[in-house]
Amino acid sequence: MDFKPPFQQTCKAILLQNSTHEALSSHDDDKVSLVEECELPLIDLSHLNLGHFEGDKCMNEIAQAASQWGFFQVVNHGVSQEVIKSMQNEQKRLFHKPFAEKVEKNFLNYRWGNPQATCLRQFSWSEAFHISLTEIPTMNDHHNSLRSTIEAFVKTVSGLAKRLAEILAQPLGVKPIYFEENCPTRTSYLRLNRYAPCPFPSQVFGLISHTDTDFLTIVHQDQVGGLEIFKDGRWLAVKPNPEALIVNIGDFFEALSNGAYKSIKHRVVSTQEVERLSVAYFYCPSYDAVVRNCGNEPSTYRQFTLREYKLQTQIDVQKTGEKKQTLMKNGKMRWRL
Ligand SMILES: C=C1C[C@]23C[C@@]1(O)CC[C@H]2[C@@]12CC[C@H](O)[C@@](C)(C(=O)O1)[C@H]2[C@@H]3C(=O)O
Ligand SMILES: O=C(O)CCC(=O)C(=O)O
Ligand SMILES: [Fe+2]
Repeated sequence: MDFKPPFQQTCKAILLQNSTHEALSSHDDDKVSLVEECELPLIDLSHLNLGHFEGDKCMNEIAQAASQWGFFQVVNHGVSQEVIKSMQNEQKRLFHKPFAEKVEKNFLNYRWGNPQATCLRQFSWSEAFHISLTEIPTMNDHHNSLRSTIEAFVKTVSGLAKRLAEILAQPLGVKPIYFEENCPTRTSYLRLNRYAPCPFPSQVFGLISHTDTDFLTIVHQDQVGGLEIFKDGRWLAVKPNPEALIVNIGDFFEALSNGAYKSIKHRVVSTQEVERLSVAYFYCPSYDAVVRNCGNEPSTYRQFTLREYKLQTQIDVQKTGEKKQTLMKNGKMRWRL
């Protein structure tokens, strides 16, 4: 039984529907072109434990990277290579289940492509399990090894997310207890991504350009590469480092910091030859926690809750095929004032 989603048939159907529009499209995010490679700022987290001087220096580096890049990579993060390897094995096992089974059981919130895509630039040649952490304890005994791998990964990564969020919040004057109060572990998400080899990688993305709906995201990407970030008006390819975890600022930290930290657009390009695996941990508040800037300067962001934000995002994706980080530009609920 085939495990592959019908990516190719879906792309053909989309192309047949609107060939003229596609040919004329000149949007910035449409173009898959050769881009320069960059190394993300590298932060050695072991320095946090080397006493005041080294610790403060390390915290400053983290805040600097969040302001200037919105992305950085960390080593000595506490997730062992063994846990990463077993996560990759579990991902392969899960994704290689028959497609019909993945869809019908809607096991662990399975998603593929983008049902709302009306043109190729809105289509993502990838599949994912978008797992709410509330689901983990309810997983049945069939999935014992998957469950224990997820638990091991989440245990370390959730502590890391909280620690990084607290470090980033310190210079903003956010009260130290904010994340303890508003982000219990169960409100975060784990997304297991698989990017299948794509026969026409120059025409369709693995994951279309987006920003993340959370405070921050912690990603492990394998050695294949393909993640690109939009920095200073151009796309840059992130050099893979399988030893490191990638951290990026999400929309909520941008709002909380009144724009000091940047939630920047990123995307994944497809490859023709091999599959690519990644795992992303989305550090989210509970649904009704209020996200607002807490500093003294006048805020350029409106306060909102995750519930409002998700609702608006869903409406945007349904209407336009894409997440508009821009509830802000012209929507009713602009979060950037
Ligand atoms: C089609 C889409 C689903 C998505 C929003 C998007 O327009 C493009 C990226 C997707 C993504 C990836 C990161 C997060 O998992 C997510 C919640 C987000 O903010 O952007 C998802 C969106 C989703 O799955 O709804
Ligand atoms: O696969 C990656 O490297 C990034 C995935 C991503 O951006 C996401 O899941 O939000
Ligand atoms: Fe993302």
